[in-house]
Amino acid sequence: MQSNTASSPLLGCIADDFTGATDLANMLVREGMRTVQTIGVSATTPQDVDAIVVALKSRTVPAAEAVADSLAALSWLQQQGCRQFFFKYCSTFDSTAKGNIGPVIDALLQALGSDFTIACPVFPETGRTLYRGHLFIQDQLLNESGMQNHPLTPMTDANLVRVLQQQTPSKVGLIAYPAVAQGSEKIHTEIAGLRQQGVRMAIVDALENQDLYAIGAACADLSLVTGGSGIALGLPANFVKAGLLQPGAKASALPGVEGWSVVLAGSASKATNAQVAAWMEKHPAFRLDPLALARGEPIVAQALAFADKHLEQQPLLIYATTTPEQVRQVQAELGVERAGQLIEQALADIAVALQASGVRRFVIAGGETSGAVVKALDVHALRIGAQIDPGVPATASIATDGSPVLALALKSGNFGSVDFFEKALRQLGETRL
Ligand SMILES: Nc1ncnc2c1ncn2[C@@H]1O[C@H](COP(=O)(O)OP(=O)(O)O)[C@@H](O)[C@H]1O
Ligand SMILES: O=C(O)[C@@H](O)C(=O)COP(=O)(O)O
Repeated sequence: MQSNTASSPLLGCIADDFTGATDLANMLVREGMRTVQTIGVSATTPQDVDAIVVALKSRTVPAAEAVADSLAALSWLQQQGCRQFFFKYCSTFDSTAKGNIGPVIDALLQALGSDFTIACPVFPETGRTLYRGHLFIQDQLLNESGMQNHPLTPMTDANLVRVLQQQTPSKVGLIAYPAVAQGSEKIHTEIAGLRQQGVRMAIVDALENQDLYAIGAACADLSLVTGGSGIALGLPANFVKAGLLQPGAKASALPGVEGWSVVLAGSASKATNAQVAAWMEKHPAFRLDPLALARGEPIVAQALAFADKHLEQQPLLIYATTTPEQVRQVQAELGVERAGQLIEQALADIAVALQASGVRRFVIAGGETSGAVVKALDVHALRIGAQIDPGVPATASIATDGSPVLALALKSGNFGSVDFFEKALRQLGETRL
């Protein structure tokens, strides 16, 4: 196994949701950094790692809470000896009206005594590109991509300079594509210029992975880098160049698990809707009705009875996924927060009961959903394995106090091919598909 030449981890990362954290960890593993993801700040010190990703559930909480959680994570990562820090948010820049991207960046900069960072959500492999400050999802502007209908963080403006500026009193700038295309030296010069103008955070355009490598190289001396997972591609090379990391490592192998398999879907994204539909053509599935949950009907018990009937024969899906129109109807009746929480809690309760029944492979769709389920399963840390689809690696829980190892795939709502659920279960070791 490859090792870094420093005795402590090099890169300390804070991710604002759980699937985002595994997405970032996937990139770091691909670029040769042994990576462990902890669920919140860990009580134990991860061993044999080059990068640590602390997964928070801070994307949609009140801004003050997101700031406090992020600062606690930073302080713990500093104690672990990390030398550079990374704040990971969504490649679709998911935020609420009050943040939390701007307030968290401000707080991290202040805690690190730093005056500048970049903000770059670009992830070309999943179609997220940024031009003149405008975020595109494939061929569409962010606000026409379906993200305007997100249940918790509707994104109605594709101009990220404007979106970020609304979240912070700090001056927001832009490093536009013509400069980025000239490579890392030019980007470095732009950063110096913006710093002189008092800009504290700059949105950075990028269209391809090679732009991300150039931006990464230009950020070698920043204490804090922020963005989607794509921008992390360029950071490991800086440690190699500094003689702190040996190049050419392979993703670590994950332990095998024995047990049943389920898919839990709490995302209402376009991609998850298509994946749920594809799964239902061939395999059993149980739909959670949020209104019935709200009426106090025994939906969780019904889902478990359904699971009980199928688990021994084949994997099954339990889902709340539905169309934007139906999500809006449910939210109008229950309120956005209550609807989300009811479903997240139901899926978390179901996961705990299924684990007790012998389920060891979980594919979970949705960032908030993954956060709720993984916390309920009492998973504290994940070792990151090979990529299943862009943005989603296979992972295995790092077992403490004799608890069983779980094989997990935490899928961002937007990610994955149409047959992702089957593909992920196979990669986690399920042979009955
Ligand atoms: N049918 C539904 N009605 C209302 N809210 C829903 C429904 N299905 C899912 N949700 C909620 O929508 C949110 C989706 O967020 P998340 O899990 O992060 O998915 P994504 O990764 O697509 O953003 C969750 O809080 C979930 O509980
Ligand atoms: O950067 C991304 O797109 C993902 O890693 C991510 O954070 C997605 O969030 P969810 O769609 O809420 O899972």
